Amino acid sequence: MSVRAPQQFLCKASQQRAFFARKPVAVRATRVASMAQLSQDELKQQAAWKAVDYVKSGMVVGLGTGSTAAFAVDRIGDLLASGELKDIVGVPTSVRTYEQAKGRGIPLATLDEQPKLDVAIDGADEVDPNLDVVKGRGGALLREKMVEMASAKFVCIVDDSKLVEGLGGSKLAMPVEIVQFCHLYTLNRLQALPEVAGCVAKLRMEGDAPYVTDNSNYIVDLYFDTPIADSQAASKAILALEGVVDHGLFLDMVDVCIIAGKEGMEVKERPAKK
Ligand SMILES: O=C[C@H](O)[C@H](O)[C@H](O)COP(=O)(O)O
Repeated sequence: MSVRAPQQFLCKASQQRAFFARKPVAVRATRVASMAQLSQDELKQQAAWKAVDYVKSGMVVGLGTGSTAAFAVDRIGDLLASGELKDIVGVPTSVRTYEQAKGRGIPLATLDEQPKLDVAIDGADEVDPNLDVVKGRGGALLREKMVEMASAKFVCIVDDSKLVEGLGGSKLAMPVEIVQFCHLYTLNRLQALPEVAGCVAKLRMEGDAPYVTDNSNYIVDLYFDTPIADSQAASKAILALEGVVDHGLFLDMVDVCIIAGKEGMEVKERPAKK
């Protein structure tokens, strides 16, 4: 996908500046001096609250999963309760988010009932300079991908610890959701794929038993020493394995990424698809 030249650079955070300078994607930035004092959780909250500005009364909204998205769900609940937002329908991306949103009084629907969403707000585990992201360390990747693909706009919210030069670069897990049937067979085939050469595949565990997703599947986490060389090729190769349901590479999906760091907040936008 072609990307537009940077329009404004106002934030001085060196890590963020280096990140944005490498790839030509439109950036709006605000320097908020007081953010220097904020904890990581408070930075997540700042990003989440900013994302909720994209939510207008009457919208159908995808509700993400994870510690960052949870701040957005709470905020939407608060704005509904105060009457600042009206007639919102939320589509949750996990059982956890369903429970949280229900508890906050947000009217909910499924994709069966609301197949077209106006906006989805969700966190990410890694964000690269092209706004491609890794998601699913919380195990919700399949429902997240379904809901976010159905949304006219996907707003991704992170603190700046999630920025990487290339996907897989954090050395933390890149999750793949697989069926339970012969899961070791699928795990071994994943690890042997040339497109993810060198990765180590591990079945995600919860105590002594395999972790089970909301969809009754297992997760295999892929660990990389160096970033994935070609994430599009990796995506295709992983999806081609019969036992694979989906993976945590969310490529060409994020429309807006809100990044909160101690030296400010940045809003990075992917130009609209033609
Ligand atoms: O399955 C989990 C989701 O993809 C989360 O959005 C992702 O793991 C980020 O979570 P957090 O905001 O807690 O870092």
